[in-house]
Amino acid sequence: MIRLGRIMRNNGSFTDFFDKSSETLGPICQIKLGPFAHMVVITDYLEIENLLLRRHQSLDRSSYTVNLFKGILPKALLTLKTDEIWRHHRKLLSTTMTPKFLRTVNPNITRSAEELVKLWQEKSKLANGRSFEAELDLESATMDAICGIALGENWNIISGYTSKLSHCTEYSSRDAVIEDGKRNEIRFRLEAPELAESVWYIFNTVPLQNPFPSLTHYFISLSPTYKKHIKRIENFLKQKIREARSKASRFSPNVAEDMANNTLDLVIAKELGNDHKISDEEIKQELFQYLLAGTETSSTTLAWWCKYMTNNPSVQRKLRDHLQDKIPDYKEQGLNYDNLSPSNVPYLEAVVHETLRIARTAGGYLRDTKEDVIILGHYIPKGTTLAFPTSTGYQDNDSSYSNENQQDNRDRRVGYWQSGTGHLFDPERWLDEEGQFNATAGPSLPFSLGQRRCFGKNLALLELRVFIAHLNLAFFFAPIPQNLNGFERFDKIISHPKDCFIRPVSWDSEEVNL
Ligand code: HEM
Repeated sequence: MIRLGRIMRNNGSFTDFFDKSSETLGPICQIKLGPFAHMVVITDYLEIENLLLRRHQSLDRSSYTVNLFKGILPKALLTLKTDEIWRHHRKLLSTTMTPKFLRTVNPNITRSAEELVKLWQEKSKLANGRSFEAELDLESATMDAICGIALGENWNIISGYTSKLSHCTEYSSRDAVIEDGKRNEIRFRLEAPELAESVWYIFNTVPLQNPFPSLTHYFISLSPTYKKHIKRIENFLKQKIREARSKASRFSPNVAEDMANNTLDLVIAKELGNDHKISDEEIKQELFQYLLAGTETSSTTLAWWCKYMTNNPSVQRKLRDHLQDKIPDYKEQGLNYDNLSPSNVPYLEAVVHETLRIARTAGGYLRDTKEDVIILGHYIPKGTTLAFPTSTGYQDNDSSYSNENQQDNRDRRVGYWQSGTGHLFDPERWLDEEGQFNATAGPSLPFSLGQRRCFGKNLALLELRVFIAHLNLAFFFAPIPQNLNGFERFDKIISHPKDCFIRPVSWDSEEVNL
């Protein structure tokens, strides 16, 4: 309690607390969150794996997570307990994560990544060697991609920014969009379309670190501003669902399914041939969840990637050489689902997984115990909240490793990280002796495990591959001043870098070889 309070007061994050607890409090510890709330934190990798994969019947989605999000998502995967409705939603949506469907929707990601490259080329020109913030651009680019994937409609947020910048050649119009920041960085004043602003507004009303999230959200939802934004989103989603139903009704279920090139069309098509229906309200929530769960998670991971690239020039160079070597015709053929596969470009996959491992974008995940259980020899009563940090393997102390007294080491699914290296950014750790990507090289659980693991894992990995490959081939992330280069974090729904400044330059620049 004292430790958590102290870390939070010093502007630390929950993820910082998890790191500290795995380092100093051992594989299992209990923390008090307030006079009535406590939680049990488990940092032993093997025990987490065991609980999530083999003992999941004793656990369920935590009421804390449900209460946190149910104001904006009362009946979606994230907030449903593991019941028949959850199973039905998950089954209906599962086809959207298959390789076939991901190949179909991949052009949405490629297009957004290409637009982001154009925006950063424009910004770099205007910044004239100074740094600028990257996170909002990344959030906008992943929003463009996810809207295309989920709804078949791109809001063109990034191309809107670029077009505004490319028109500001006159000094007077430059002053309207460009200003000097307090730390000698360049700031751009750009506006996103109303719908995107509304989605971000609603996300920001999730009452984090609040002892009574449902009640707090209820009062927030009474404000006229909240009502204006939520109405705008609801009207838009209802209209899209009406259009999708009308389109699908003209075809047989099989034809509608074959034609579907976005999540909404696919869900409606699958439902046509299914006796168990899903209501418009439920579809609306699942789509909104795509915008919530699928954008900030990926964009924040990309923000951490930019920071790690800026500080690891040799990794940038190696990644670029690798991509050019393995996909020599990428300028003609483009980068796609197949040529960016882990077997074709293992070093890219290693960079993606190393970024996820060390970024710990989703700081942790929670479960409630459905019955009394024994964990690592401790009695845990029914109704206790368990917290599993994604930092497992980040702090490479004893508790991140197999503890032979606790678990039979022969069952171990993954390898070990070399002692003393867990906190280092080192993609090589994911490669085997032949240079192939090894997904089980060591402990890392950015998407969690088991039944309630991240639903969007395959899509998230694809997004990261496509964005990282495009950005790496287009830019060298040049060094930035030390006062902009901190690695402190803060938690919103997920764990963000406090600063994400970049200075992308072309690979022809003299700075590349300095
Ligand atoms: C880098 C990107 C991402 C990370 C690190 C991430 C991480 C996570 C984590 C840790 C969980 C909690 C799992 C648990 O409680 O065991 C989760 C749940 C979830 N994620 Fe992701 N996620 C990412 C991207 C996405 C994307 C692109 C989608 C797309 C739709 C998505 C949809 C979901 C959903 C629906 C759940 C709830 C699943 C359920 O309870 O059945 N996520 N994610």
